[in-house]
Amino acid sequence: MDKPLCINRFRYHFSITKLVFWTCIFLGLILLFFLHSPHSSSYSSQRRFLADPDWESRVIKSGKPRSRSGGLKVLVTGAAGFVGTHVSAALRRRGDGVVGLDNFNAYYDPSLKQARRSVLERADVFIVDGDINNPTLLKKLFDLVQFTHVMHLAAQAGVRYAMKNPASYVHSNIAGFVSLLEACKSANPQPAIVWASSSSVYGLNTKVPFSEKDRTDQPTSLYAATKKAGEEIAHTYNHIYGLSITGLRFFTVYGPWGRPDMAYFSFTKDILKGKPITIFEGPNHFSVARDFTYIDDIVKGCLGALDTAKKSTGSGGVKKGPAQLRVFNLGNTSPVPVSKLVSILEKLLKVKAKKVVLPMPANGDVLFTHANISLAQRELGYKPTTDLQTGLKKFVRWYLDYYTRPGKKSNV
Ligand SMILES: O=C(O)[C@H]1O[C@H](OP(=O)(O)OP(=O)(O)OC[C@H]2O[C@@H](n3ccc(=O)[nH]c3=O)[C@H](O)[C@@H]2O)[C@H](O)[C@@H](O)[C@@H]1O
Repeated sequence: MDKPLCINRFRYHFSITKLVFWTCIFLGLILLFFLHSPHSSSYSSQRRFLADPDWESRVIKSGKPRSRSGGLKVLVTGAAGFVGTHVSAALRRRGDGVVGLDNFNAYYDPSLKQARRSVLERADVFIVDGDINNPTLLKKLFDLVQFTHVMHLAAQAGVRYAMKNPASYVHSNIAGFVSLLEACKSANPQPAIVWASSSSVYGLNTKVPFSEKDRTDQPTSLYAATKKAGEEIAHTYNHIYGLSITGLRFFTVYGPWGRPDMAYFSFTKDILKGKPITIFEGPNHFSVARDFTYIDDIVKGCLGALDTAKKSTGSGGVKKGPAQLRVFNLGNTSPVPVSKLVSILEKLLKVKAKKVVLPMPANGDVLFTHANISLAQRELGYKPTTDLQTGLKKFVRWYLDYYTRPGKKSNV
């Protein structure tokens, strides 16, 4: 009788130990997930910054224009992003006050974002580590600096990734945009807003070149749908609260400090590694083409939009009169087939690409983009001057320097 009881006790203790063990593992995993989730890390960094007495003075200093009279005071969201870094640096160079805001999420290599942050720190631009979805943080920033303008570039980018992580597009491009507009509408004075829409809103439109008057009600990706929703949301906040809002439809922007998820960047990386690259083609071997636009041209367009933006008309959240509402194409007016992009890269890198040509899957891509820029030319003085060959040469020079610099983790 003794023996089975002993065995039963042993089994009982063993299963309790097992239960405790697996509960600990489970709780540990939940804790790890929480600590590493982008929201919690940006939340804790926001708390850290808010508790830091230097934080406020750094924001105030960064937001101050160099000259006492004139000069914009701009909040740049997505400042550690590709376009955000270039626009922030250009504004600071000409003497405007610039405060950056970025959540440093891990959509692509965050170390590239940190490197861009270092570039901006050297240019005297402070980037706040925080999320546009945090109303307390936004209010604090508007209390510290009376921003005249907001350059809103924070977004979940990428056309094809929307199939993998749809929620991130809704979170950043819709909820985040509304959160930012709420802060702008309540600010006193209300800033004028310039924000990044996308050429992808043209979707299945076949009328070329794409003009702002063409239809944009047939998006082919969730990404495009969220940008189109942003344009409608902009209309609402302009209509109800008198916010001055300008949307810029960027056409496949490329250049130094670019985004690793984009084709020109990932092709460069894979060609140098000797890895195959996939080139999508349309039905009947249709060559997929993009109106690739060089970053310096886009920056000029952004500055033109900020400089021509009229003031918002509301105050204390109440509209006082009609306000400006605009949308512009910022493209290059010169579409180039993706196969040509690859052959330019091959020449610049002096390496033959291992090309795999595949029919374009149903991934949200459109077959071609082509901007009509006459409206931006007329209203913003926008005039792109960089062709793809010249722009890619500058990109490749940056890429080789950045990824082979001593002390830099190699990407090549
Ligand atoms: O202009 C825009 O509105 C959009 O431009 C780019 O989107 P996309 O034009 O798709 O740029 P890439 O991802 O660099 O793709 C460029 C071209 O290369 C093609 N591609 C891409 C990847 C690949 O492996 N193979 C390939 O052939 C795509 O089909 C596309 O035609 C950006 O990623 C979007 O965030 C932006 O809003």
